[in-house]
Amino acid sequence: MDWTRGHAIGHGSTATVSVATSIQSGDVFAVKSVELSQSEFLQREQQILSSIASPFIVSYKGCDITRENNKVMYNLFLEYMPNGTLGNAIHANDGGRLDESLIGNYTYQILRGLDYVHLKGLVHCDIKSSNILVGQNGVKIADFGCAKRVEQAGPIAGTPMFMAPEVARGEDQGFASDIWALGCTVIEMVSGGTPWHNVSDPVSTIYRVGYSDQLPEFPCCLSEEARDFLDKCLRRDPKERWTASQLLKHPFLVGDFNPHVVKQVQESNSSSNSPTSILDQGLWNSSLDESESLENLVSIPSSSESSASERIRCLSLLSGAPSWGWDDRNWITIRGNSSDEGDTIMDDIEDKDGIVSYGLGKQNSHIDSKELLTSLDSDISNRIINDIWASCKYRKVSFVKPPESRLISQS
Ligand SMILES: Nc1ncnc2c1ncn2[C@@H]1O[C@H](COP(=O)(O)OP(=O)(O)OP(=O)(O)O)[C@@H](O)[C@H]1O
Repeated sequence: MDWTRGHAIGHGSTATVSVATSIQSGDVFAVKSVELSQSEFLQREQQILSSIASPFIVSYKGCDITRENNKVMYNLFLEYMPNGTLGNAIHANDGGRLDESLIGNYTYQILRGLDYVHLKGLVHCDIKSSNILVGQNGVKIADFGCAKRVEQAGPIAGTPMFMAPEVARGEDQGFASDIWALGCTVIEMVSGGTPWHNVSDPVSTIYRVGYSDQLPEFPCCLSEEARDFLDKCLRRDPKERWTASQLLKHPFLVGDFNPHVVKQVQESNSSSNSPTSILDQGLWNSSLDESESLENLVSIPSSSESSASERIRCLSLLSGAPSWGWDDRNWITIRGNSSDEGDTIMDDIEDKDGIVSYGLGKQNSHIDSKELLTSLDSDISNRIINDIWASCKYRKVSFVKPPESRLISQS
């Protein structure tokens, strides 16, 4: 197919998404592109998307390779979703909360997509509001860059805030993990906030999700039905969680045509800052982060083909801003001198000799690899690094040694 690339409409950690137009038909679609040499994730997404088709999943329209500005690009063609992400819709809404019947309707549509994907033997692995796109008739699941076959072993993937406990512990990532993430997404829609409070960074999130006995806080303003729905999604034991097909019968969901809900979807979309047409170029462009441009991505070897130290060295080369969504003032001690910093989150290792403090940072962070590698003797720190590595899809984090004044206590 001959096509022309329009303006960029979104940046992810792995690719840039632009509007595109078919020269023959004039049809508008979205194109997700990355340099061919860094297209492993996108090609994996292409393989998965090309094998599925559902009205509740952003549809696949083909792929090709182009040469643009002396770069060889891999392009994945997708159905164009004009109204931005569900995350945009939540935050554009007054107070960040959506009406419960609208949430019931969106949740129904996401579940229909998840039920379909699970029946195909696939796990999405990264359900969250920013991976749900809003169209004229509701929402669809997007971004299958982390998806895998359920039986496929491999590193954990996804976003720490939305990870199920078994995923955070690196044990398993199956259908039930998507259901947990769906519960977290419902909390996002209800509260306008994140599922876990008082966690300032990915490491403490992974630790709390995986190794505490806590659940995300259920927002207070929920109906009994919504509370019960969340209870069925957010069980720490994955075997106790309801499946997508069980949940589809839950009374919280609004699945049938409902004029009240349709009106709200339209109002929500029109009040959202998300573009409502491809002509809203200025709006999209203003949200783009130059530091996340393709040029700033560094190709990093996978865990199977490199040592931890090599992968960390590559992480240290990252110059793009990792998109954790946390303020970079929120440093965390993942290991520390037990004497003066209070309890660190890693009680098990804080007494070990020769351990220095590290934090996680954004933008132009660097790693003092010698110090970090000294600390790699510990199985636990290795495990954390591997977990972070995997959860970051290899690109979103770098380690730094924070200035003393920026260390925070986790007690
Ligand atoms: N089909 C589409 N139609 C319209 N906009 C889209 C489409 N696909 C993606 N986008 C926009 O591009 C952004 C990035 O897309 P996507 O999440 O698929 O990229 P990614 O690199 O896989 O991101 P992530 O960092 O979540 O891994 C989305 O948040 C959304 O704003």
